[in-house]
Amino acid sequence: MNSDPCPALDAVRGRRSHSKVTDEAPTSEQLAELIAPLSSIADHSGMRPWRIIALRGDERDLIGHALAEASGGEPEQHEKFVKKARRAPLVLAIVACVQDSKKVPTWEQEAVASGAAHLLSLLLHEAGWGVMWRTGLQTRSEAVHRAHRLSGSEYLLGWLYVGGIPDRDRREKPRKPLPVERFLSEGVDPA
Ligand SMILES: Cc1cc2nc3c(=O)[nH]c(=O)nc-3n(C[C@H](O)[C@H](O)[C@H](O)COP(=O)(O)O)c2cc1C
Repeated sequence: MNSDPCPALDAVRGRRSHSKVTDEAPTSEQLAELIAPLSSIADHSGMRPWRIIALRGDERDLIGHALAEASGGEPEQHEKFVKKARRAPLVLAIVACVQDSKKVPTWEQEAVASGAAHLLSLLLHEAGWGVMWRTGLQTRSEAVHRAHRLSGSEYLLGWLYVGGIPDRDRREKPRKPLPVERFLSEGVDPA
């Protein structure tokens, strides 16, 4: 292992979610620039089993209405969920597009789609945007599925809420160190 500076390591160490963001958002061109390098993620058989739906402005309301419908459909629910879906100026729906394959089961394809979402949120953070991955119990409901016009073999992994980082949140937030021994073992424990 070389000891040169490692920008990827710094990026991962510095990543954090931002639950509150400003109204600024990456343009479609800026977003496309960050999505293009996702061609490098590990992907069994190169299936690219994912896609991203960018929702801005009033388009975000489809999320709120669908979540409200899935939760019972009371009128006040709609207002509450629409407000929640408007917490960021850009909302990226992450879709796993599962293809028929004898070699690559569904869980592997969802793992690839999840990798795309994690890497994209890291790249967005590195580009100076605030990101928060959100889901909810109704994420895979029929109403939410329909609202996003997903096919029968597509599944939502949630939404990346993206916007500007408020000045007060720009400071670094130190994390508790990871007790690596809990997450890494050399070999398997004897039975
Ligand atoms: C698949 C997935 C779904 C998530 N859903 C939610 C959510 O609905 N609400 C929430 O507060 N955090 C959710 N989180 C966690 C946040 O995105 C975030 O990771 C957490 O607040 C910790 O902040 P950090 O990323 O800076 O460590 C989710 C994370 C993942 C990976």
